[in-house]
Amino acid sequence: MGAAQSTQSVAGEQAGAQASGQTASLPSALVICGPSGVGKGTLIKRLMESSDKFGFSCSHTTREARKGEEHGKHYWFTSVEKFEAGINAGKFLEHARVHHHFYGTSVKAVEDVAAAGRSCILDIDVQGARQVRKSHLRAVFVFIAPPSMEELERRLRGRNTESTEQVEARLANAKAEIASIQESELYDYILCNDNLDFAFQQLTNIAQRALAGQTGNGVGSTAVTLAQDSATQDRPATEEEPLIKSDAASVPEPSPSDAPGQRAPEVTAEASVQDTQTSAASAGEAAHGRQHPSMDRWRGKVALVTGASSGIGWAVCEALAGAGLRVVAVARRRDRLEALQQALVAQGVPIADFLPIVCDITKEAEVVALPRIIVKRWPEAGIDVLVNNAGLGRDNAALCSGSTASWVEMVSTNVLGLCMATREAVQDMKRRGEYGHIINVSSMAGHRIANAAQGGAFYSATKHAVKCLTEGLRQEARAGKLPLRVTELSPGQVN
Ligand SMILES: Nc1nc2c(ncn2[C@@H]2O[C@H](COP(=O)(O)OP(=O)(O)O)[C@@H](O)[C@H]2O)c(=O)[nH]1
Ligand SMILES: Nc1ncnc2c1ncn2[C@@H]1O[C@H](COP(=O)(O)OP(=O)(O)O)[C@@H](O)[C@H]1O
Repeated sequence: MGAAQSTQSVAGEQAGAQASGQTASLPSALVICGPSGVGKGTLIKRLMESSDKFGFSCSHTTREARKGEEHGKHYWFTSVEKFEAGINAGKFLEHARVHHHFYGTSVKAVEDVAAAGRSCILDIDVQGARQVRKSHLRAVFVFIAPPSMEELERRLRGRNTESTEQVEARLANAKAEIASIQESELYDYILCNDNLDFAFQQLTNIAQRALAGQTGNGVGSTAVTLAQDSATQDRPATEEEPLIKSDAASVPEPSPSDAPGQRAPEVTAEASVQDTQTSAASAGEAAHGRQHPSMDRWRGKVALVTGASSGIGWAVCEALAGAGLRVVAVARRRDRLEALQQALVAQGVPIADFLPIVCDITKEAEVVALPRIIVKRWPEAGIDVLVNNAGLGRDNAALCSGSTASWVEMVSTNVLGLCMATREAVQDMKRRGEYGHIINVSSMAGHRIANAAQGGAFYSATKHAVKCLTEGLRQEARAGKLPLRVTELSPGQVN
């Protein structure tokens, strides 16, 4: 097995080199992955029918042909012995055992498509995708995700091509396959095949990009889950740790409730919402299982939430995802984002509708990268809703004796981070010609000076700034005739 595997990887490299030698001047190949029954074949068929620029890489398999499948068109059906001989002869670019059978892409299959001047489409499993990623074949990798496991099962059973045991095996494998979207740098895009027409439109756009020679939307390979752009990848590992000082280490992600010494009984009933409408309030209701009908028009829209790893930010993510929005959760701590993802999936949120991004909103390059990462996941989309929630309070901030570092940290996060995120979101909306909603999470401390005697004035000042910035944004938008909705939320203390 070990020998076979090393042969396989060497063969893969060689095959990739050969293939890339021939395809160097050709558009990128398109690698389509996803669990059995998700609709890969259906989407690929439509893509091939819509354009003659693609050619299907006909794989070898040791499984039985299904009714209607043609040898040499859908698969090269072969025996285990012949397949193993092919592996040993280095004939495969990649191969894997899937659902108890061998599947593999031969070098020749890829060469044949290239020789016809076409861009190659590979319908392969996750193991194969990993191998191709390591090969020299230039490719765009797309994972097709199901809207839910229930729907996947419905499609698999509805297709009526497998026995009950085969369906069970495919469903069991599906979980691990879906988990592979966590792998950094494996996929360039994740599509949710919920509505077939919409998924096809998205795939077509991606395919056009691939034909134009772009991989991964032109920004290189990034992880799709816990995505990072090059700017964040360059950051030293230590900076991925929370910047919260040890005195606040038990406090999770910065949030409005982090205000120093803010122990006054500011209950949420005190919270004020300054807005012409109450979308965010409705979202809050959804978090408690009461989905408000007025949220329907936001379904499918993209909401970016900063400070998403705890408290209000976490709850807002749950609420918005529960209401059918696609949620981009931004925070510094990877483990908390992973926990949020798990919580959302457990609540039935399609994994493809959630994009966690490790990002420090005080770092301009990371904030500027956010729209690029989002469009990579959802090519048609952009930021429709921005919830500027990240904010922190620091002890040691008294005006007579406090530390400059505390003040800088508060201004950087509560004010500058909010401004940079707002600017990038508005520019992204402008680019698409579609304006949405900016929601700034301020605090009751933005309406009065909270706990000044305990050094709370500076924090209050930053929240007063948020109030001022919210109104300023509203006036700027009105002057520029931008149909942008601007909201300020002022929660009291939350736990
Ligand atoms: N690694 C690899 N996987 C393949 C290849 N051809 C097909 N597969 C994958 O094998 C799995 C089973 O394919 P198939 O038997 O056609 O069943 P279906 O996906 O349920 O229609 C799917 O995940 C395919 O993407 C190949 O050449 N290499
Ligand atoms: N968006 C969709 N909504 C409903 N059914 C779908 C959708 N996409 C595909 N299907 C159906 O699901 C079944 C599985 O699709 P198929 O293309 O065979 O999946 P795969 O190639 O990924 O195994 C087929 O019966 C197909 O018609």
